[in-house]
Amino acid sequence: QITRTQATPAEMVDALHAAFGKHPNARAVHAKGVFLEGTFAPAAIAKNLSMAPHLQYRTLPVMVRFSDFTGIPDISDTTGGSNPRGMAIKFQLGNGKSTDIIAHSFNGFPVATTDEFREFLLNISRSGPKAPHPNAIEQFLGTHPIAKHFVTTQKPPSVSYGTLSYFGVNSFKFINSKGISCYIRYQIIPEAGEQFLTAAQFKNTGDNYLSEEIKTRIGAGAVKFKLYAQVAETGDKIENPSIAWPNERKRILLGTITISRLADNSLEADKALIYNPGNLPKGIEIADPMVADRARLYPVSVKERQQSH
Ligand code: HEM
Repeated sequence: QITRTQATPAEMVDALHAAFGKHPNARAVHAKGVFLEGTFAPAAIAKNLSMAPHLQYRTLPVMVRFSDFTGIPDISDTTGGSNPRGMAIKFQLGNGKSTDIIAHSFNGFPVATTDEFREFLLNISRSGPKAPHPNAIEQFLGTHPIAKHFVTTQKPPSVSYGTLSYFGVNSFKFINSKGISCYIRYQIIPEAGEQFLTAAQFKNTGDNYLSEEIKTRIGAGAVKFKLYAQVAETGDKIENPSIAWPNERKRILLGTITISRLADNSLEADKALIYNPGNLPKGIEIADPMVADRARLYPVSVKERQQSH
């Protein structure tokens, strides 16, 4: 897939390091996380939209990783900067094949393109505590209202990783067995509903409250999410993840994610766990150039963290 992006994959990963530091064994972003296992049961209607194998009849195993924003592996879950939270899902298709969905807890992205995201990150890196105001990122936000909206309207701290909605943000093309296609964006909605901490509850939370809470929650019973495809209508921006599609757009249920067990959260298992938004089966195609870029640059971070000691 051809994009007009100027930055190379290595430059994008370096921009993340410039903003968040380079930390051994860690993902360049969404470094702090916890992974769990479960299943995905497709809804009957899902196969009408796409011929992708996980959207047909069978229930499949999934690997889910919840995470905090930034590349800082020990960031406190209570810090505003740890938003948006991430949710990555790997559907095990059998025969060693898989497909991934990578989402976060904000319906949108601060900028429209990969190059602008690099600019955003480099401006963060130039805005240390000693920089005079307005510093580089404050100036950037002053001229980029969508990025400002992203930074200033994140959700309050949630009760759990399991009580947040997550959004795929970038667009994909779904193609069914008759060759009929549509453009979609993923929405992942918790069955428990979105739940946020009260001020009093928030005071009693610790730096790792989200990973601790999900371990306890899973011990008491499965955590479920509904996976939806929001379907674009004519005029909706396919190639611009900074503009959310209207809420009135049709949402088609793709299936239910049931998370039932904590996985082996060892360093080895973490190094081996790789998500990539370009890991797609027949029936789903990249529709947004940012995904083509992400598909090329995630492996740079993977290689770095797999080779670090
Ligand atoms: C140009 C834009 C983007 C860049 C440069 C970028 C970069 C990265 C990199 C380098 C990683 C680490 C990969 C690894 O080491 O395994 C990562 C992980 C992640 N990204 Fe992005 N990303 C972008 C857009 C997005 C978007 C739009 C979302 C949300 C919809 C997102 C959500 C995540 C999440 C949740 C993870 C953690 C995956 C995991 O748990 O392993 N990213 N990203």
